[in-house]
Amino acid sequence: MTRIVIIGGGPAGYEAALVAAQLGAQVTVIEKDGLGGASVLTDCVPSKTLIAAAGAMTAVRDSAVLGLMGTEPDAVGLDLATVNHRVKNLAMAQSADIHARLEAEGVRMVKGRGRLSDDIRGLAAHRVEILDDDGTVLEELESDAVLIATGADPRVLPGAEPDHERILDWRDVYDLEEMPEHLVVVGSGVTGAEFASGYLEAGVPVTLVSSRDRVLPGEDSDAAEVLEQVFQSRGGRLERGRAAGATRTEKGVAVELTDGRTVDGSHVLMTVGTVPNTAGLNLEECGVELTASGHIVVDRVSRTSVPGIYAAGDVTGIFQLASVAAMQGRIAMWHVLGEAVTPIKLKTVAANVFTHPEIATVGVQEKSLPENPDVDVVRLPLATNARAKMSDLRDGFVKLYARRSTGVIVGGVVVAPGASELILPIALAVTKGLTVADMAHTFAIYPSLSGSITEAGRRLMGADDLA
Ligand SMILES: Cc1cc2nc3c(=O)[nH]c(=O)nc-3n(C[C@H](O)[C@H](O)[C@H](O)COP(=O)(O)OP(=O)(O)OC[C@H]3O[C@@H](n4cnc5c(N)ncnc54)[C@H](O)[C@@H]3O)c2cc1C
Ligand SMILES: NC(=O)c1ccc[n+]([C@@H]2O[C@H](COP(=O)([O-])OP(=O)(O)OC[C@H]3O[C@@H](n4cnc5c(N)ncnc54)[C@H](O)[C@@H]3O)[C@@H](O)[C@H]2O)c1
Repeated sequence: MTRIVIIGGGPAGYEAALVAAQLGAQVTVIEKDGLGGASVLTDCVPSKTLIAAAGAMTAVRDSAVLGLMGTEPDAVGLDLATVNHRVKNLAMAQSADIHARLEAEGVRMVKGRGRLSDDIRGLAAHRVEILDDDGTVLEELESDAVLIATGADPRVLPGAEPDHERILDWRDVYDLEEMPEHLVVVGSGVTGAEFASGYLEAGVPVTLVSSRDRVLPGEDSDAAEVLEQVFQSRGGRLERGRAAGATRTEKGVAVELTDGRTVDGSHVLMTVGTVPNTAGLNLEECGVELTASGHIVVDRVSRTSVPGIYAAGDVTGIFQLASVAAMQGRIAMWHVLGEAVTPIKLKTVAANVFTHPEIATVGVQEKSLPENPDVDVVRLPLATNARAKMSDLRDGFVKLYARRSTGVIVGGVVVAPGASELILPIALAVTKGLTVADMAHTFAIYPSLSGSITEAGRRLMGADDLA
């Protein structure tokens, strides 16, 4: 029986464990905090639960135009204690579900910190130690393959170290007893944009400190522009600048910018990126190659530079998404256990920014257009969609990219409430190589927001050289 040891029980680790157990391997998962990992306990699941509550509040407040009464700002509010209680309960329940599922599949789960302990390089089997919180070695395991799935932690900006009361990272916010009077969010990547949008929707005055020309530098520029407009029209403040530090003041916090200005608030939320959890794993001693940023180098089937040692998820720095982490973990196990395996295909990964409105993307995007001169694009504003008009949705659009020569759909962007659900037909088209004609001939419900996606297909049919 093949022995597999997995270090880290997040999506990369637990999804890998499920595959390995189903294929008959003897599987041990070592996890120091809780099954589900940071994804379930502190990052993805809690933030989306908070955002769901804040979004519900906005939906009510925005409904006066539809004829709803009782939508005045003073009449609608969020009870933070209830929200935080719900967030934590939901995370714990999901972690317990994952634990039960792994147990049912016969996976051994051990609480502790794992680290490689090979004393000789190049052997077929590997050794892994399990340590308790004090660093005492509890057990040593021998394994035919090891998966490193230890994730990433918030990056700390020197001079703005979290005190976890007023200077916060995103894992602290669920312990707040009162809504911040004025939240300063530093960093306008996906995490910063989501929290800035979420707290603003929850009724908190928010200033977003963005060191880039626009928020969400990695995303479609039209989408980022819509987001900035909506954020500012709802009273959010954008401050262009780079934070140099954050200090406690009598009234709250002061964020110092590198140009000498300061931004005051009651709390500051630092969202300046992540660092991979590679320290203390003995990776370099065992010959596992790391990138300059400290991520583990892997190929498309999750192999590291050492045979028998695999890595998956945020620790590899490849598309830091729960869905990608899980797929990298599964692929590693299929590879180890001799199943037919398709290397990960990043071109087909769909991603979503859970702001208001949401921004969902897949495949070719505007930044890769210079390398794709054969690609046509169409952009349909949501404001022209009948269903959007009925719900008074004005902000957002659907964008579709297709090859001019073949009509094959290669990418898309949806900016809309619920974009995370609407992107699926485009993701399916990109994955399966469907054409604009396939999209155009598909019946969409009338009236529906997805009608804009089939309409975009029809618009691009005219641009198709083969039409
Ligand atoms: C605020 C926020 C919101 C996000 N929202 C989304 C989203 O909506 N959708 C999405 O797809 N992605 C989202 N992400 C990204 C997603 O959370 C990560 O991509 C995902 O968690 C990666 O999974 P992982 O298994 O690699 O790592 P993790 O989920 O971080 O799990 C790693 C686990 O390893 C454990 N560990 C670390 N070192 C050791 C050790 N030595 N021994 C034992 N255990 C160890 C840790 O305790 C942790 O439990 C979000 C990220 C953030 C920060
Ligand atoms: N919905 C989702 O799927 C989701 C949600 C959150 C995070 N994530 C993923 O997690 C990963 C981490 O995201 P993130 O947003 O935490 O990190 P990030 O690295 O993507 O963004 C951090 C931002 O902070 C800025 N920054 C750095 N130092 C600064 C300073 N001193 N002052 C002001 N700004 C500064 C950077 O320019 C950057 O734009 C990403 O890969 C992201 O895709 C995904």
